[in-house]
Amino acid sequence: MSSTSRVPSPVLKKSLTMALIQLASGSDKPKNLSHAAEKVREAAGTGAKLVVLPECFNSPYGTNYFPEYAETLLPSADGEASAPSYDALSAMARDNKVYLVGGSIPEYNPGTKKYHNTSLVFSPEGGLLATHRKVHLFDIDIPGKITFRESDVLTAGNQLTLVDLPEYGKIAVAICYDVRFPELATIAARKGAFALIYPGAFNLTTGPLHWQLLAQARAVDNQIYVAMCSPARDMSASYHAYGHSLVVDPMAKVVSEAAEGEEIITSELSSDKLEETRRNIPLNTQRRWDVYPDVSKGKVQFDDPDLPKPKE
Ligand SMILES: NC(=O)CC(=O)C(=O)O
Repeated sequence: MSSTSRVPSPVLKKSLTMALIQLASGSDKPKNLSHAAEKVREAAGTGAKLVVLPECFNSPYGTNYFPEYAETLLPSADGEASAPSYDALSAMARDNKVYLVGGSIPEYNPGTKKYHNTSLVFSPEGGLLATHRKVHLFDIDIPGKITFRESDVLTAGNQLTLVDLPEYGKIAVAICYDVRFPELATIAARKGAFALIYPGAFNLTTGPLHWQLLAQARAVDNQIYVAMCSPARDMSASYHAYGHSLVVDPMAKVVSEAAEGEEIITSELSSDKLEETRRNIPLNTQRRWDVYPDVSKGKVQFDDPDLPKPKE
């Protein structure tokens, strides 16, 4: 028996070239920012209109680094916000006339005295379109392999993030470990997102097993594009990022993939592929809401009032 209620299809109004920058970053923040600016210019030069940077692109990745590199996106009670990465990302978007998913940066909120792992999304005019704080913190313990506890320092965000790119449609932005939670992806897809964008930094234990698998799983379940953008691997750093930034299409085919080093990969996202996938495998008219509930119909938070807003 088919359900009669249809889930809206994701809308991609016209083809979109997306570039993922698998950036090599180090411990020098100003250098990381100017290097990112160079690479965004290079990515825009390929014709990309949506450019993505990796998780923690302006700092090394590790709980000990978050406080040292954190920026205040919200002004403190007695003064201004100090956010060189916000200003640099805004300029990269504006100077190159691209939508920019600015990877993520460690954020300090002076009001709550809490740290977050935060992604900022900018318009081609350089305006802030959205802020996503990592909702699921990376706390794992695989004995003898990797122990990581973001929650020792960070506080999780409280909202799902959909961003409207007016000429193209909606994307969802989340960060790394968020990809392991299918509900977030499914809700975003059912709210009309045509792509899920995850700045991320898997490692050499979980990366080979799960990175591509999770991207393909989120794509095949939701019949939308999935992009995962990693830092380049640096074996002299304390955290060894997996690399292999990739884009998966709505049929779950890997359409573009980086190796381990610094690299820019580009992909063409097409509405034809979205429509063809949904026509050929019509999951959206076959769901059984009489047997199980629609996760997107419960209470979903999209508007955490505590999030940084665009600077005046
Ligand atoms: N770094 C992360 O947030 C996630 C990760 O490495 C994993 O899930 O594995």
